[in-house]
Amino acid sequence: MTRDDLHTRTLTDADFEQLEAVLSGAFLLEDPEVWEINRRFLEIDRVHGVFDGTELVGGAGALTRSLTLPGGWQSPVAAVTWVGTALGHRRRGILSRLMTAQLHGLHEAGAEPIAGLGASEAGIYRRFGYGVSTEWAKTTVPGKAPFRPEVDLGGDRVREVPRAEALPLITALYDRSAAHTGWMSRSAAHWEFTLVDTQAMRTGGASRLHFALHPEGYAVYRVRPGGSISAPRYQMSVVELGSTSPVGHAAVWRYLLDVDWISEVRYEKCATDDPITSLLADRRQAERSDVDALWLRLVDVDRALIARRYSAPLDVVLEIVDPRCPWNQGRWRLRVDDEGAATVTAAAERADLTIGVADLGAAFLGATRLSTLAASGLVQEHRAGAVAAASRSFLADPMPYCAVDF
Ligand SMILES: CC(=O)SCCNC(=O)CCNC(=O)[C@H](O)C(C)(C)COP(=O)(O)OP(=O)(O)OC[C@H]1O[C@@H](n2cnc3c(N)ncnc32)[C@H](O)[C@@H]1OP(=O)(O)O
Repeated sequence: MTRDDLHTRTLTDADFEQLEAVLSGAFLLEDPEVWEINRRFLEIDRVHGVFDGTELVGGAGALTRSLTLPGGWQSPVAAVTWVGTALGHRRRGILSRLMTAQLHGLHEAGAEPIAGLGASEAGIYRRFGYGVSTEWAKTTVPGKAPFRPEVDLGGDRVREVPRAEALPLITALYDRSAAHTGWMSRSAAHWEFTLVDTQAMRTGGASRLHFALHPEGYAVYRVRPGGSISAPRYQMSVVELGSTSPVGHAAVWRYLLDVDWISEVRYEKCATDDPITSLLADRRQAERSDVDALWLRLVDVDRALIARRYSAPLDVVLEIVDPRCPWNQGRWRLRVDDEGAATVTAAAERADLTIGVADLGAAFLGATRLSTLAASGLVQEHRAGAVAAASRSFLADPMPYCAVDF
């Protein structure tokens, strides 16, 4: 077959088996239980597929989600998921076709003004206009690590709860954080996807998922055996830890750290400003390394930039570089009033700043500073003071955080 046999369309239920075969191969993941969940998790009519003749050779899904933006407003976001190209069809432009179809489709339909994803590899998505808008601090803390003596753990107990009982409590606690910038909505199937617990995941004696509940917090975790009978050294991996109060947060961490036999607690999706470091008596006991979490793409810059609130008044002309989405390319005047509300109009004036759309996506939630991007040469300033003013205005507090993977 030649390249000319390739064509792209959205899928239907009839394509599901082919999609499962392509993506199981692409993700090197042969687990039918996961695909049972994916039937509910994926919105099949929002999955684009590339066909080589009649053979599906690549797919990319979009989920209908809401994302909390600075100011507490929620925006629809297309949560891009399960992107893969069949083994044997790699580096022939399949992913490029999928990304183009998705972005153009969103724009033409006037659908979500922003798209988001979690990247399997950090080198892939910048070329498609995605930038890193939130990070996780992969954190490891030794078991039994003491807190500062004055840390308030409240009077409520943390208890282990069976999965079925825990799920509605966890989802309710999670939804109570919906005002936090970076919070993303999840469907029931999305919770199943996040808390997937198939037999294949319990290899090497790994436990089932445990659910630890506090009235103001929760943790989902798994333990893996290690050490010996006389010196057990189990490892705990936290899938998710959420809370609605500082006391709940501290109580849940304390509970996890105090489980006997645990040599260390690891939490990959830890917020970069998680209080654990300052709860510990010795902050160096928390080992952390930052990793990219939510990558954001402004599909329509004019609709996206007015959807959030800003931290300071601003009047700036942005030259936006976006060759993949030409409707964004060019100069836009962004004006922010005293209340932090924005207007965006196409501009004829000289630009104050030049910025690529991926870097605008990185700065959009207010976690990545425009001044930092400028220092790395990713934003060019044409009027003195424009970077500082825009950087201040884009900042968000508290630190944006997205716990969701997809
Ligand atoms: C949101 C998510 O689902 S993230 C998960 C992404 N999927 C996976 O990691 C599953 C395994 N990998 C795959 O299925 C494929 O290798 C994919 C999807 C990453 C790439 O698909 P391909 O069809 O081979 O990509 P395609 O040929 O369209 O390449 C487009 C561009 O991306 C680049 N690229 C592709 N894969 C990678 C990579 N892993 N790292 C860096 N660059 C990459 C190509 O070099 C090309 O660059 P160019 O525009 O400068 O020419």
